[in-house]
Amino acid sequence: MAVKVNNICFAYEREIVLRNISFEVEEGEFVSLIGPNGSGKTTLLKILMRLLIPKKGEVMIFSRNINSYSLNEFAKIIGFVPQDNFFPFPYTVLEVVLMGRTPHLRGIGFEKKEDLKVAFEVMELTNIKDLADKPVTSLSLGERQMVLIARALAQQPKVILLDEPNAHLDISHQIEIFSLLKILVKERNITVISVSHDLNLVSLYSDKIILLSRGEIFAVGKPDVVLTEQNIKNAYGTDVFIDVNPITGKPRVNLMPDKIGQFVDKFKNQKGAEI
Ligand SMILES: Nc1ncnc2c1ncn2[C@@H]1O[C@H](COP(=O)(O)OP(=O)(O)OP(=O)(O)O)[C@@H](O)[C@H]1O
Repeated sequence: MAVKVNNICFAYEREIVLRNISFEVEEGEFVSLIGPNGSGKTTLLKILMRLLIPKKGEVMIFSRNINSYSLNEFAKIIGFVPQDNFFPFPYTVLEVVLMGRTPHLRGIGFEKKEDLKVAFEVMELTNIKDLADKPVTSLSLGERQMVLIARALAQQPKVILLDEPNAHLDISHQIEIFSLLKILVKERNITVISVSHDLNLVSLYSDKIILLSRGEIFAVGKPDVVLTEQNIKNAYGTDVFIDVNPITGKPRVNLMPDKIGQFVDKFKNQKGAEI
């Protein structure tokens, strides 16, 4: 088992943000965390990253409590791609990617040939090799996102946590990055836990989906178990129409603005009505 979350509860102040959260993630699984704004997804990732301490419960990574790892051990196991890709200093792309090698550096901490090799390999994988000498502050939001993903990959972690990795990416880069993550899962047995609002992307790539609603797990399972019209209606308060993508065989979530929803309801109720 790569990750085991046992009965986590968390509150920033008085209001409880996460309540009795328990789930398991197998090694080499691609898991997506979904849920409405404010449902607690980022908070949960931050707890897994040890950036926040739960009021109750525990997190086990590879059968060890996360608090039992030294900082260096932990950084070799877990990579994090945060939601915010603001860079305060104009480091070059290569410098930022090399920061991911920090837990692997020995002695006085200068990079070795091996570190540069890994940095160039992950820049190649994320298609940012041509940007290596550019300052990160001069990049587009999508390019910065790729740099953060490359930095996390440079850590060579066993588990990667990503907070909305597709937020600033165009559709081609979204597919590119999710496909890359899927390849890492399959070929290198890396475990991915990714927060995303794009339900169709999540449907295509996830082995398992965890749906959070108001700080609790509302549903968990394979895409066709979690992505149902009823679950989405109950968790998000929104009507969707879900069918099966004829090419991939995965659930396809179709948004339905109110008027279309009313129209479909009317149509369903008036069989034979002329349109
Ligand atoms: N630093 C903080 N201090 C106090 N409350 C916070 C803090 N960060 C988040 N919250 C609150 O905790 C709740 C969960 O927030 P969180 O960011 O985990 O949700 P989320 O599901 O990731 O949302 P989104 O989809 O909008 O990114 C929200 O009500 C939010 O206002």
